[in-house]
Amino acid sequence: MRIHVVDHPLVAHKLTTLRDERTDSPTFRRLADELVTLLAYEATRDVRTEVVDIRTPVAGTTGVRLSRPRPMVVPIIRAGLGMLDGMVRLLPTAEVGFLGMIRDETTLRASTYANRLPEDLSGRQVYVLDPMLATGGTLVTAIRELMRRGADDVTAVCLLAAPEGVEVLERELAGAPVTVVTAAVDQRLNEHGFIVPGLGDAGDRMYGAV
Ligand SMILES: O=P(O)(O)OC[C@H]1O[C@H](OP(=O)(O)OP(=O)(O)O)[C@H](O)[C@@H]1O
Ligand SMILES: O=c1cc[nH]c(=O)[nH]1
Ligand SMILES: [Mg+2]
Repeated sequence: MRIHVVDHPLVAHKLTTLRDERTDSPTFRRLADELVTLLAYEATRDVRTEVVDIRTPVAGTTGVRLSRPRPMVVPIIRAGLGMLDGMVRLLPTAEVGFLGMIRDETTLRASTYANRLPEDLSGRQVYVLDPMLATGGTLVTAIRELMRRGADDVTAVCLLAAPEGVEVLERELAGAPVTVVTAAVDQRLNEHGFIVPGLGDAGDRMYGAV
């Protein structure tokens, strides 16, 4: 597994406001959207392309376009939904599949309550969207499911990661073609499995505590 921490002043600026407890939901959603577009730029660096011949009004030339099959984007509901628009802005032709997952607040174990993915993901590049990589349980489960269906290249785009979660992914997905792109790796997890300093509960901050 590879991890790429995006080091850019605009990313750091937006992340700081996102973390701030005074940031309200509409602003949080807007910033998450903007941040994802910046992360997506890095996350799609290895998106598969093919060479094409075209004509400009002046001359013939060669260029590139995204190759088939189209990339797949998979937001992890709820909080990952807040990253979807920002991602497909850069990849407008991507297909979108959905996974609904929730982490038990006591055991911190992740479970899946919704799954709307193509049965066959053979040969597909997949971009998983989940703002928080905390214990890593959610992403390990999600990525295993994508690979079980044949995905051969998975990039997880996360706003924040904890070192503990990165370690779990490295161990559980050792040798797998997986990349994590994130704005920061924070200090640690607290006793409730929250990232410190983090930004709190991403889903609650986007959509309210339900
Ligand atoms: O790395 P982990 O320890 O598995 O935790 C990360 C998960 O926790 C949060 O989801 P949550 O269960 O709060 O659901 P929500 O998005 O509906 O709020 C977050 O959005 C991630 O999906
Ligand atoms: O800090 C955390 C950890 C898991 N999920 C969140 O939304 N925030
Ligand atoms: Mg939540």
